[in-house]
Amino acid sequence: MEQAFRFSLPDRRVLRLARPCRFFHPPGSFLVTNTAPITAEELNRPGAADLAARAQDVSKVYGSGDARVVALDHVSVGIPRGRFTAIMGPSGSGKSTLMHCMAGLDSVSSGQVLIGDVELTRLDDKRLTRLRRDRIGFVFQAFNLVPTLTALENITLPMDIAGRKPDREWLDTVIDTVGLRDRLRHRPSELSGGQQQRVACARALASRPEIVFADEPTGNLDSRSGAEVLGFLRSSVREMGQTIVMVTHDPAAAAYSDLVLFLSDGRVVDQMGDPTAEKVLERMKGFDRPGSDA
Ligand SMILES: Nc1ncnc2c1ncn2[C@@H]1O[C@H](COP(=O)(O)OP(=O)(O)OP(=O)(O)O)[C@@H](O)[C@H]1O
Repeated sequence: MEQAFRFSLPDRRVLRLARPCRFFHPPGSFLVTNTAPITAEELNRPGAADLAARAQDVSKVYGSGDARVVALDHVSVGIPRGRFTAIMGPSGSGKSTLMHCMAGLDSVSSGQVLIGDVELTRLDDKRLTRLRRDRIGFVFQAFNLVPTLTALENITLPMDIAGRKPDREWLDTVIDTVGLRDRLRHRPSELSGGQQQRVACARALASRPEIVFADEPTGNLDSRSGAEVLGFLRSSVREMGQTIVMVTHDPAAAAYSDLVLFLSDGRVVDQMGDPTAEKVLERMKGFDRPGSDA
């Protein structure tokens, strides 16, 4: 087992991790969509190729008998490529479950999940791990940086572990976009929370993943640092064409997105393009009243 958590870095140092790398096997949240909840038929049409990820008629049921919980109830949703999508909804509405299923971190009870054209629900564990490593980026509420490595080493770690050389030009673009050029030799303890999260964002983007799942990325940050990180995520979408899905409880954070997907009781109940914090807050108030989902 121990062998699995030891990695040789390019300079021959050996990194030992107490646990598996969480940025490959993360718990988190998000996803998203076009303008209205997408039907399984629409998801299958030829033009659906501009979707970075899709859930088709996905249900997820936990437990059985009296303990049975339907966390996702026949969800069909597409995540448009090159857009910033936020997922919101009341506690227990299924946001994390949807993200875990979309990112291949949890199995579905029925239905299909695709990243690009690859159906995750058909892959064995080994292929699924490789797909997550090579095609998906993750950002978590806890930054999950390796404390003994510098900012730059943290950013390139997933590629070092995968034995891939970073694309120098792209790496420079990412580093400049997150504004970390003069902090690359610092260790995480020498960086502010906002800077650490920007390192984590750069790590997620450095390998040019098809999609980034961000799980409450500003949950541990003060509002100013949170705004920096959200501004960076948004510019990575606008300027670099990245696809990002973010789960958040914060209407101000959702306002940075292009599109908000609302979940309630395991179903997609609404969506909002060009969101503002006020409009999102107003929509969320509707969920406080029983029976006011739709
Ligand atoms: N492992 C599990 N076993 C049993 N029930 C679960 C499990 N995980 C989630 N659930 C249930 O599934 C439903 C959806 O949970 P989920 O965590 O996806 O909601 P959420 O919208 O992310 O909530 P929050 O905003 O509080 O994080 C809830 O009723 C939850 O209790």
